[in-house]
Amino acid sequence: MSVIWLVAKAGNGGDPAPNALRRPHIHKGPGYGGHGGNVVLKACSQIESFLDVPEKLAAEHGADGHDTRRGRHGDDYFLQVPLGTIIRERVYSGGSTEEGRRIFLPQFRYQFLRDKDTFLVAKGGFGGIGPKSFKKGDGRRGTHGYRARLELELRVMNDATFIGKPNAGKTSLLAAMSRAHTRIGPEEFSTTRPHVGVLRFRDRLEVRLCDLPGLSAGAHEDKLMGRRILRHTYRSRALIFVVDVARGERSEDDVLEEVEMLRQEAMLFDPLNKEKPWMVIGTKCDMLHRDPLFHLDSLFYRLRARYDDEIPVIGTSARFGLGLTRAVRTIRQLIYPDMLQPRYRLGADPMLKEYPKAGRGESRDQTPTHGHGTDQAIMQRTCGLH
Ligand SMILES: Nc1nc2c(ncn2[C@@H]2O[C@H](COP(=O)(O)OP(=O)(O)OP(=O)(O)O)[C@@H](O)[C@H]2O)c(=O)[nH]1
Ligand SMILES: [Mg+2]
Repeated sequence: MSVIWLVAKAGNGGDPAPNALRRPHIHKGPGYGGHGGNVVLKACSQIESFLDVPEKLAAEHGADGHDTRRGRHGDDYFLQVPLGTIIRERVYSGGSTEEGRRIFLPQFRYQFLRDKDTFLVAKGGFGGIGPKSFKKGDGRRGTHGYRARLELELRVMNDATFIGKPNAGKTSLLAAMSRAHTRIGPEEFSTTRPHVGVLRFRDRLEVRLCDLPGLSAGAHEDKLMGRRILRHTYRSRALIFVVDVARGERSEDDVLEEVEMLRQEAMLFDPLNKEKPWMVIGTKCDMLHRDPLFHLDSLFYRLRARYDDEIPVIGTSARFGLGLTRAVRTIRQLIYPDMLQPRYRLGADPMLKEYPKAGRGESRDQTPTHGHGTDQAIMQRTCGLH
């Protein structure tokens, strides 16, 4: 459900009291109608889907005026939507179908790229003004609030997307790498909508990984909802193709062909995907009786022969946590190629414990190294130089 249609109706302005009179010291005017509430959409990073969005959003109407009191303004209606939402308004095109139904065409309005961003989709009506404020003596009734037919499309904010056939182990991989946890099952299509997991590095860099439902051949023609899945690659900066190298029930299919098919589908859907850096992650490497390492090796060498620049191929096992650190580092390298890698501090050297502690009478020069040795001392110890 990445595209939804809904109607946003702002509140109408309230009517004025019949004898409301403007005076210089009463700025807002006595007995005027209150303004109608607006309908406002707001981006929220903690929401991930349109599941809770109602079909109709209606803000409160402004209340009518009373003798000397202005009518109450209607409350605004705030709807929180996920980050990455695109707002389009469906505008009447002037034509109609053969059956007589009017044709509405979507027009772009706004897209949410930052957290807590807001956008006013329907403005509330103005409150009415009493007749005595006008020379002619005619009043102004409250105006109607705007009614907008909206189309919301979600293109999830992410840095890299997992693309793979159903049951390739994408969700397990994401769950093993990050805290995202959703349904993992032996049956195909256990994932039905995109989920995002965040990798947080020591240097406060964040990489958002998106797990998608499985893709199959013909996805760019919307086979098995392929286009609705691939649209989430729009904002990703790198593509990660996930293949099951243990080849469960597809032992006769070639791994390289599977990777090529997935990449082809992504490129046919959106030519921009051709420019994005990509890598391959082989999953289920723990099932050694199915020769996963052979498939992984052949994939690596054949990809290297086919593409000049080296495509990273990494074997992992989500079940046993193998190869995950390497996969995470490669993903980071793929997205931020020019950034420095975080350097891990040298831990205490186990050899240090074996050195005798310096006695009281001994001079300091005789102790080989102190608790946290200098770089040179560590080099000397680790390289055996004394
Ligand atoms: N042995 C082994 N099995 C795994 C591994 N990773 C995933 N599986 C199994 O593979 C099956 C599918 O895993 P999922 O993570 O749901 O696969 P998926 O690609 O998300 O599948 P869909 O969402 O249906 O497209 C599950 O039964 C997992 O237990 C692994 O590293 N080793
Ligand atoms: Mg899944």
